[in-house]
Amino acid sequence: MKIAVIGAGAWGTTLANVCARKGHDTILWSRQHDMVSRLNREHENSWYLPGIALDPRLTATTDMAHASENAEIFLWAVPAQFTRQAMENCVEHLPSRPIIVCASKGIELSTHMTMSQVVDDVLGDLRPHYAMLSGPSFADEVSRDIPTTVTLGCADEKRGRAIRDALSTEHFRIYTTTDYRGVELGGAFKNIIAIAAGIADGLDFGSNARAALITRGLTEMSRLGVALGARAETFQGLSGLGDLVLTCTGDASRNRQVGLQIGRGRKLVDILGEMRSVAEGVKTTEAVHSLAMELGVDLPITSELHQVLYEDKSPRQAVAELMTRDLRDE
Ligand SMILES: NC(=O)C1=CN([C@@H]2O[C@H](COP(=O)(O)OP(=O)(O)OC[C@H]3O[C@@H](n4cnc5c(N)ncnc54)[C@H](O)[C@@H]3O)[C@@H](O)[C@H]2O)C=CC1
Ligand SMILES: O=C(CO)COP(=O)(O)O
Repeated sequence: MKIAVIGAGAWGTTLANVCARKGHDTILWSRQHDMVSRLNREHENSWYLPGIALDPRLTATTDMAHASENAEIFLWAVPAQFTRQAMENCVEHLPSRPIIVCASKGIELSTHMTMSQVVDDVLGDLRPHYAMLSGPSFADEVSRDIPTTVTLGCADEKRGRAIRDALSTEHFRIYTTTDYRGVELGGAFKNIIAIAAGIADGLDFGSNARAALITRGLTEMSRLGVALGARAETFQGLSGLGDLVLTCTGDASRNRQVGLQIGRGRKLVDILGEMRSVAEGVKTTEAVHSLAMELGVDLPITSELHQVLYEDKSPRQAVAELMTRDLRDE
């Protein structure tokens, strides 16, 4: 099977490597010429995934027409805020009814759209088959064959299972659900809570506070998701609770790292200025905050985090306000 992977960051490179090692004819698209030539020459993505030897059968290109030619699956791993732009640039090269498997975890800030809605908006005329791949999966660990389990959400059950079978390996196990909306919202929302949990740890609040944020964060995730048409039980699975636990506790999470540094007193602008990789939760917090206001959904942790990130509220003040809200039933 020919698979085109769009986006050669840590995650796109990792997924492409999984596919190539499984024996698929895999091509990785990047907009960066220097990276593509180094990747083809050295079989390593030393900028985003240093130290990981890539399968020599994996090739990279900057030519979207070449990447798309005869591809049966398009795996998208461009950061959420750039997904629309990258899709618009390649729409002319896509076949009719392409299979688009999105692996980006975020919500578009300018429109408040989820990734499936962006796909529909840009590629609607091609009548794409959409699936979302998400779950607890640090790129570096997947690349080192650490056992990993994720969820693939696809409205078409049969097609979802076929994609699952094509992408699963003995180290990368994929479960399926038809609730793609729940899968994409869980993946986007967990990044918000990972920043919040990082802040709590940066303030040295310890285990009780972290557990509280994970649990109440899951409630917020589920509340927003159900308001947007997802099924509540999806958030109990790998793409919800699973990824929430991973990124709230694992120091490899960029979102958690942003939070840790804010908790230790650094400014967001300085932290982001030093990062070479994307921390999706920063923009997704803003998008979800607006979305929640439009929908009238109460998301207290998200709202406080929004004030910390964008209104210079002190993290300690934000925590104090969360702790002194009206008491209520769980
Ligand atoms: N790194 C990880 O462990 C995982 C990441 N993800 C998700 O995958 C998505 C991508 O993340 P990473 O690969 O980690 O990001 P990264 O920060 O490692 O790389 C970003 C990639 O996007 C490319 N890019 C940036 N702007 C672009 C544009 N306008 N057009 C085309 N390409 C552009 C960059 O050149 C780079 O190749 C994110 O939504 C992330 O949440 C999902 C699961 C695991
Ligand atoms: O989504 C991820 C793992 O599942 C990666 O998390 P970060 O983007 O916070 O690094």
